[in-house]
Amino acid sequence: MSRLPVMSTKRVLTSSSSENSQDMAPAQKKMRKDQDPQKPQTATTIIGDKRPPAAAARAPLYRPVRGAGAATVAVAPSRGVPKQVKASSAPKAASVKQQAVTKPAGTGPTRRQPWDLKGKVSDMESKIRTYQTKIKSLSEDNEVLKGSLAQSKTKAAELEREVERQRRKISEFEQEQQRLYGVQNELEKVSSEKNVLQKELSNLEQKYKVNETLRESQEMELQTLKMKQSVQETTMARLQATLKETEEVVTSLKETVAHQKDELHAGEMERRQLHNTIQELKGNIRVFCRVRPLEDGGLTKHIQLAPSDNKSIILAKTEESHTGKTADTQKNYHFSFDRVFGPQASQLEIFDEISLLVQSALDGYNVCCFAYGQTGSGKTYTMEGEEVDDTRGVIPRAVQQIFRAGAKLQSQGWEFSFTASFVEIYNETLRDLLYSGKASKRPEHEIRKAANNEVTVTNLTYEKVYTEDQVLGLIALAKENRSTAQTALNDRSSRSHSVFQLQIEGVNSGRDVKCKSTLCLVDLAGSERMVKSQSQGERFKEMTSINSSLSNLGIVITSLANKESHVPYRNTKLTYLLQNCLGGNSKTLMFVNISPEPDSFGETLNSLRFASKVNDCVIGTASSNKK
Ligand SMILES: Nc1ncnc2c1ncn2[C@@H]1O[C@H](COP(=O)(O)OP(=O)(O)OP(=O)(O)O)[C@@H](O)[C@H]1O
Repeated sequence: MSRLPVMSTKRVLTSSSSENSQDMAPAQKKMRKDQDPQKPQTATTIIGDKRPPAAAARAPLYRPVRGAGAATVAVAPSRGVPKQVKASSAPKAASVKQQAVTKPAGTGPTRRQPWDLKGKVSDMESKIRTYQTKIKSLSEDNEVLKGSLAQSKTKAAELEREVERQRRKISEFEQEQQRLYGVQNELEKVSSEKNVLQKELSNLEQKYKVNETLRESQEMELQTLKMKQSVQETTMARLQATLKETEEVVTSLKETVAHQKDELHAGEMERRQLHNTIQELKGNIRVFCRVRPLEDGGLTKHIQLAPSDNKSIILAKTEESHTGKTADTQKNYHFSFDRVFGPQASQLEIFDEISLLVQSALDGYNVCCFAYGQTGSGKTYTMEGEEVDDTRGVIPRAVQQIFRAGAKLQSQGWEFSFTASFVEIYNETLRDLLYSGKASKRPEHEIRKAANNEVTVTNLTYEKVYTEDQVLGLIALAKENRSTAQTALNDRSSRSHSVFQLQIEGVNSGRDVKCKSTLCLVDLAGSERMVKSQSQGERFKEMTSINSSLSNLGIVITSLANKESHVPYRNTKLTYLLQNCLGGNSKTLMFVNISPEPDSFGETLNSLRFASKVNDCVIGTASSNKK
């Protein structure tokens, strides 16, 4: 028996080590069983990490990872080695096992006696050996762990590369995903566009259907139109043939028209000649007698008109027997004129007779028409008439005829221009009846005769007129001017002559023909003779003037009729003014107006005698003022 005491404490230590070793062994085993030491849990954790790649990327690469049931493994180099040694449980377990084998089972730690130095040394040596074994075992473990660490590092590097690769892949996937998002958006857009297009397509299809229907109907229409066109082409061909024929006809008609125009012109000239011949045959001075009706429209016994003829008038006067023993004697004065108009004759009938002379004026002959007779015998009524259509007198009717005939002759190439003047002669003084200025500035007038024998009046209004209405306006103005003077001097119009003149100029430029003439329409002053003893002052002067001009008118007409070398035109203003209208180159018509009242018998007789004298005159052949 050894005196060396057995140290119980060692046993405890060993036992605890053994226990630890025993405790550790199943854990170690479990770890080996559960875990492949070649595949550290960290790699699995990283690969299997469900965190998003970005979070995983942010995690520290060398973070300590706790394996299932294993000791903590620190891969950080600064803290690694001592902890690894402590953590490595496998070699430690092995050495504890060995120790347990060297000691008898069921024996506790032996305590050495203080004197048992040998035993203590032996224990110490045993301890040293145990430690050496432990160190060796730990070194081996360390080596294993180093290898494992190197493997782990390699694995970690691989894993990092893998992670990097996976990240790149993820980034690529993300890019792809983004691209796919874009594609998806694009797809959605395309899809909505597709919907729109589909709707449009559907609309277009409907439209197409409608158009198709329309096209079909139009095709039918086209067919109809083609048929019509064909018919029309046939008609056209026919019409063209007709047109050609018509053109030929038109050409020949144009020639005919030109020929007929020539003939028409020749006819017009011939008509003028014949017309003039008729007028000459009727006499270049003609006298018409017009009897004014009584107020009741009838006629007195002393004026007798032959019912069968309209050219003679008998003025009958019953003379009482001076002795009373014999029966009363009736003295008849017979007069005959170119026409005698009774009291019932209308203004139209009167004008019909002188319209031929008015036509002569348009043909280029000077025409003078004047009314002679005592005051109140109807001179103004005959020349001017009243404003109602039926009662219009010679002047407005002549103006109307001139303008209408002038317009008609335009078709034969004639262009006419007209100039109007209206003058009053009172007491041998001329007064412009178309004057419209201030009365105080009324100019004086003189009659002038130009080298070409044209008679003009100085300062007189010569108004260019273009329409009938314009002339009627001037006549109205003249009437107004006369009535103003009338108010100033009672009954003045009866004691003045009024002369309306219309100068006519015609040009047929195509045929180089011109004509110029004057139409004079004169309302003479009252022809009644006054008893000399009753005439005094102004009235006497007036009477003398009137008598002078009227008797001079007779003298001029007689001189012309007798073809005297000297015709005393200049004796009075009236004859001087009417010179060209009375001369050889003119046609003259005198109305002798008579009053039917018995007390006008004397004046009527005088008027008829004067007119009869004029009627006996034959003024030389008139020639048209052609150029
Ligand atoms: N043929 C006729 N038919 C109806 N009435 C007429 C006719 N002639 C004249 N008279 C009327 O007789 C009156 C006098 O006529 P008018 O004034 O024309 O005479 P006159 O000769 O011109 O007179 P004066 O010399 O004073 O101007 C007027 O009222 C007019 O209307």
